[in-house]
Amino acid sequence: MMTKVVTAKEMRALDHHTINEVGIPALVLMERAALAITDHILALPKEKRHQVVIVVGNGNNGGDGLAVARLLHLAGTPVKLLFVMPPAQASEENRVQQHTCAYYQIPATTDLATLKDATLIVDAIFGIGIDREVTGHYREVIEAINQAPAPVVAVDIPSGLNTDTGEAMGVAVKAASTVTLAYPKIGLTTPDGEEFAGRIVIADKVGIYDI
Ligand SMILES: NC(=O)C1=CN([C@@H]2O[C@H](COP(=O)(O)OP(=O)(O)OC[C@H]3O[C@@H](n4cnc5c(N)ncnc54)[C@H](O)[C@@H]3O)[C@@H](O)[C@H]2O)[C@@H](O)CC1
Ligand SMILES: [K+]
Repeated sequence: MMTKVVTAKEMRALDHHTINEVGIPALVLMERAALAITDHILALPKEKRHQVVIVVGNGNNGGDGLAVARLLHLAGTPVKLLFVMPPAQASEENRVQQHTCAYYQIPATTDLATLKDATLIVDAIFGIGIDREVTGHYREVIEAINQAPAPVVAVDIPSGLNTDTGEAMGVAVKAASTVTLAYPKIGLTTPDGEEFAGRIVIADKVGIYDI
């Protein structure tokens, strides 16, 4: 059977339906996404998990990353948060996840130098919400991730990749693997997208999609 692939617009419509019509809260979907990403990371060789650095954006992709940080921390994995921007003006779900990370005193920084200490980097900057070229500090952060020696696990789609075309929007994260949520995004199936995404893992239990 061919796996269904979706555009950003289709994925947003599915999420909207699940949250608003079916009534499954966004935080439940986020937790299911985070559980799948955490399982993927915990199945990697132990030496990759000596120091996980999770790079966190201000939207729900960042919220997924923060939830993964909590789950890894509770599983005994050393984890640090690297906030791209000071963690203000974040989405509602992102703020909830920030609170739980603060409760567990998970170390956090905005200093890019922390990427050098990582044995694994989790890219949770942008997901399907990317809608313009990557510039300024975001660009610097993505370049620093790509220069760091550690392999990268991307959440949903490598940050900077256009969800629909698979082209870099100025710059994009080069991942070793990508855990894509619910359905593969169409951009991941293009030659450019495949190159940035690395191994694609489909987290197919994130939502209950009946349409
Ligand atoms: N909606 C849902 O139900 C679910 C969403 N999930 C996650 O949520 C993600 C989508 O979250 P969001 O819609 O919050 O968006 P993102 O987290 O992808 O993006 C964050 C924000 O970045 C801003 N942005 C876009 N392009 C930019 C650029 N070039 N430079 C600077 N800022 C830029 C946008 O304004 C956007 O609000 C998915 O990819 C997935 O990871 C998961 O939690 C599962 C459930
Ligand atoms: K990402």
